[in-house]
Amino acid sequence: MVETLFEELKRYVGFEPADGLLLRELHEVVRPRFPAIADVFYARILRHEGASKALAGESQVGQLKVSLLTWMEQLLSGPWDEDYYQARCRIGRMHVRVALPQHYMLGAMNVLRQEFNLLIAEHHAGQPERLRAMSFALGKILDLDLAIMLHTFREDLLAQQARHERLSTFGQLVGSIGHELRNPLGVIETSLFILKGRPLASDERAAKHLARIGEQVALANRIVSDLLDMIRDRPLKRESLRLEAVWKDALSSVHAPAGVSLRAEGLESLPTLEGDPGQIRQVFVNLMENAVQAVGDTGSVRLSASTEPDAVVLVLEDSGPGVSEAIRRRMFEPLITTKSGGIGLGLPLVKRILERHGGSILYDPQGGGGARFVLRLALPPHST
Ligand code: HEM
Repeated sequence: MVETLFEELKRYVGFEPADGLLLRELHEVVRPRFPAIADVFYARILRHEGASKALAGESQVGQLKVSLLTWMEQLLSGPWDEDYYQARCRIGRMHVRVALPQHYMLGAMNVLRQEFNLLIAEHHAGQPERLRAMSFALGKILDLDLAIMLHTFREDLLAQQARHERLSTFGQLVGSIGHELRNPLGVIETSLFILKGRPLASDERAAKHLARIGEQVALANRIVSDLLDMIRDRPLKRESLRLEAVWKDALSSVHAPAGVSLRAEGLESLPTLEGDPGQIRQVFVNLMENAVQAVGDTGSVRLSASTEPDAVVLVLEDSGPGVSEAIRRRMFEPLITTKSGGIGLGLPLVKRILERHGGSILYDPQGGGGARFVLRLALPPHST
């Protein structure tokens, strides 16, 4: 049978069944001290300015301590099988997802090593052989856990690299294909305009098909523009920006079914911002088009606006199915799409435009089911 990665790692650190027995024995001894160890563990992280940044605040620590208790429980009681390995991989990926710098892992693991070793020494004082055997078994399982963490990190890094390579080739291709497509699309548009003025257009079916060609050419033009915008940043105009006017303008080019309501609240009382109205309009159009498509024939899309001391906050919510967990992590990356008619450039472009305005966007569902985006745009200094 083929050796799994976990078996290979166990062989590498020399983890034997005897080590498992020693760990289970250690488990009995140190179990009552797990909460105290978890306290030391998170106190160390919180004391360090870099490591503590990975936490969402002290409020998260309570929950994490509970997770660490379970982690310690499994660490010392096993079984150290494939399920153990998979569970550890999930924790590793979770750390990767919160962009935890991996160099903090070694220090964190060492805190655990030290705390456990202190307890081993306390319990086996006068039994040097036993003390050493237990400490070695502990060292092996902690090394295994570290190896798994580093492995998940490397996996993620390789996947990112592959994505970047894909994107750089993509960028070069897009530049030339985009330009080449502009001309034929322009010719089709002109010919269509001429055909629409001919008697042919009075034939109902022909007129329907002409309209359909027009829609599809417009769609193709949009895709080409998005592609070209993605690879070269259009210069940013800095003008005074009234979001209410930009929203209304954007609304005029979004086609929603009659059963879908598009509403905005609070835009009228926002202060004037600075930015590029054309590009912010595109932000609204892209987001609204996604929302309208997600909602289907009936539902709602709602934008609500508020002001914070240094920024305007816009929340766009829809009554669609929301974005799946699997897509959320990468939804702002190019070429990630769930739509049959899209190529996954709408959201990356939105993000890029907002960031170039010193703003941001995040996906922040609040259990309501539908999609929910939170956008921030900085207020110019004089408007506060
Ligand atoms: C090597 C030692 C570490 C162990 C054994 C460990 C263990 C864990 C466990 C068991 C979870 C919960 C997974 C779940 O909910 O299923 C977790 C999540 C987390 N850990 Fe660690 N951790 C370690 C190091 C660190 C360090 C050094 C930091 C920060 C500097 C950190 C920050 C976090 C955060 C922020 C989460 C929550 C992720 C989320 O829920 O989105 N961890 N960790």
